[in-house]
Amino acid sequence: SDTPGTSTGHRQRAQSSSKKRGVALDVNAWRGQCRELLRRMLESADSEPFRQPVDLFAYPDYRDIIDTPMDLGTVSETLAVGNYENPVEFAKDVRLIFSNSKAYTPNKKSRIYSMTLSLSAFFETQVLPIISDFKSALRNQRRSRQHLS
Ligand SMILES: O=C(O)c1scc2c1OCCO2
Repeated sequence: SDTPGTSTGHRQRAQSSSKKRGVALDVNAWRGQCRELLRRMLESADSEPFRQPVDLFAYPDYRDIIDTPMDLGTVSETLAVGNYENPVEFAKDVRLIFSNSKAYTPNKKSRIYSMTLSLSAFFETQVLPIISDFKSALRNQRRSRQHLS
């Protein structure tokens, strides 16, 4: 009925974000957060060896050891063109950079290897809340959509 004040079924909930438990649950927030995380990594001196694909002329045996090269420039481009669907896919590619470096390093005292350890430690602390906020926003979105008639 259109009598004011009577309930006429479920109100359409905000699609993009809703306030729940004081946290803005925006299923799209992860992209800007990941861009900012990349920017902070790229400004760190520790990222220098990882900003562009490894130079195969400098390391001719690189592809004998590494099947899938990855670098921060490629990750930035993939993010910018919208080819990551979620922050877990983004984190998978960044982690590949570090696992490649660990697989290739000639020894654990190598300078580049030590840069890998510090940069990946920083990355893991920063990406964890981005992923958990995304997952709770998604749960919230599915909950609110499930109530729609
Ligand atoms: O030269 C080195 O010590 C190392 S350790 C990991 C690497 C690398 O050079 C190529 C990129 O991945």
